[in-house]
Amino acid sequence: MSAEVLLEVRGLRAAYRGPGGSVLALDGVDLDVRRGEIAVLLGPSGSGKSTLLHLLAGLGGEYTGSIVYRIPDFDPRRDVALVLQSDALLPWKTVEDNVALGLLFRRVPREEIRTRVHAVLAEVGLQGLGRRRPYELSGGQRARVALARALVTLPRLLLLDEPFSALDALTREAMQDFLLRLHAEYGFTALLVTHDIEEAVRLGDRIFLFTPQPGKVAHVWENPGRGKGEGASLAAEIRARLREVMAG
Ligand SMILES: Nc1ncnc2c1ncn2[C@@H]1O[C@H](COP(=O)(O)OP(=O)(O)OP(=O)(O)O)[C@@H](O)[C@H]1O
Repeated sequence: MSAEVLLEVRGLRAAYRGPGGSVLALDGVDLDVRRGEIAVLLGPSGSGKSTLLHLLAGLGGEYTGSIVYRIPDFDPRRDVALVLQSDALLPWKTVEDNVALGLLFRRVPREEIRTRVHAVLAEVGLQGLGRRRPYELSGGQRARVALARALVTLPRLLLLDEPFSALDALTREAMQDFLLRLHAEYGFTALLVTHDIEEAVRLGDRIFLFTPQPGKVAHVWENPGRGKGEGASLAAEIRARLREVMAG
């Protein structure tokens, strides 16, 4: 894998202002995401993981520090796709129309949209279900639609915010394997947020541990054994470090 840096984040600080005062969500985040890797952001609830992904996706929010995409011709509006925890499917639209959304925003011609949507639905094993509405699908199928909606735009960077957290354990494992297959096939770079240590070890080429609120990177692990069933000792090490971080 190339160690070329796709995304460089330096000294990122972000706060929310509300009637009760200001809440500091991120307190000086430094991290790099390398081209082609799956980077995992592991952190306790409220440590600012979602805030970071929203800023990286350019969805607004004030911050200081820097977010730099270091690849030539990289345009975050075109090249980044975000998959949310809640899957965020529009309930009144069919599966096909949900998957087509990103292409409509990018003003892709209708005939091309049809072709690409059908191809990606076949890719994620949902051929024949395109006319259904999201409420007519299982949790695992909905997660596949959410992935298809992101993949159909051929993102160079895929941001995943706890995409499988609503699934039962077996479906979740199947979706983790599925994501690894898609990653090998499409070659995108991914930054995945989770609070599940086993998921981090199973998916991450590198794992960034976040401190409790306000979030910053407390530790980084390389995970060369990813996908080879060698994650038990790394998971134990991460669990021990997480306990330390939680205890302050
Ligand atoms: N819109 C908002 N207004 C005010 N505070 C917010 C807002 N969104 C998040 N926060 C606060 O900012 C901090 C970081 O929240 P964020 O959702 O980014 O954390 P997270 O690590 O993704 O949490 P979780 O794992 O529970 O999803 C938390 O203390 C949260 O309460």
